[in-house]
Amino acid sequence: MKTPENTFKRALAAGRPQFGLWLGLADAYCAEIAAGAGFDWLLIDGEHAPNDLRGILAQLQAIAAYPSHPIVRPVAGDAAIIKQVLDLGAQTLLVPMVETAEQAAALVAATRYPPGGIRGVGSALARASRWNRIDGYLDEADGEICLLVQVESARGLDNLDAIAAVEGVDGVFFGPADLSASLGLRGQPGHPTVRAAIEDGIGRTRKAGKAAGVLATDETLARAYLAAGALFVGVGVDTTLFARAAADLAARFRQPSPGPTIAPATTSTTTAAPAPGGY
Ligand SMILES: O=C(O)C(=O)C[C@H](O)[C@@H](O)CO
Repeated sequence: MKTPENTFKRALAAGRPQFGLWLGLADAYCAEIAAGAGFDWLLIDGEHAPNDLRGILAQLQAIAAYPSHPIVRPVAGDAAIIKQVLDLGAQTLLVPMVETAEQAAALVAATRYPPGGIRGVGSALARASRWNRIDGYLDEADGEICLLVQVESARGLDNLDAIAAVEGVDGVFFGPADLSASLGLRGQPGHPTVRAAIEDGIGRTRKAGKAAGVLATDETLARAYLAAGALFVGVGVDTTLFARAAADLAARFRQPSPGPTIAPATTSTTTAAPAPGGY
């Protein structure tokens, strides 16, 4: 058995755009449904969704049978948490709230085995090595790790060039919700000022030779970021997709209240704007 190839890492290195879906339902059954939808990647969110290690493991196992590449977002860039998530078998990480090159360098070290890094060795217990069934896992693992860091604050933008230059950082993701809040535009991730900052960040990241990523649930905005050079773009979130579709369906059958007639829900064919309050 060989170390699985990180096809997502290779696609980014080849400059091939990759479209993804954010998974916040925190359920392997839902993750497998999403895995059959045709996305290049699926983001298992351990920062804002109720995902624990067992839940992340179950979703990795459910997705493994499909071409979609799983990306895991740990709650923070903590070396011990990263060790656990990598041992589960995640090969691509999206680490939130990165603001300095020093932080980024520490994250690289956390994803690498000694002597290049500090990742603890426990392959006999790790799904990542298939419990040592993979010959040479300890020598091959580092090369198949894809580290994506999130720049989502004014301070992170100030330090972006130094962050992107860190050896071992494969890509920079711009988090519109947190970045907008940091820029004094909380709840306005699609604000022109936020969009301009992200587009500038995408250009600087690509200039540094790294992949740029973003989340945009509005199709027009997602395509604008692609045109600006983004390579990994989240185009939807499972929770809001489900919440909105369920509410729209209910509205179509809900009996009108005795008050003024409610306008029938429109089944718009265009992409709905992000949910109120951003995403
Ligand atoms: O700041 C952001 O935007 C992100 O990092 C994505 C968000 O955490 C999340 O709202 C995705 O739905």
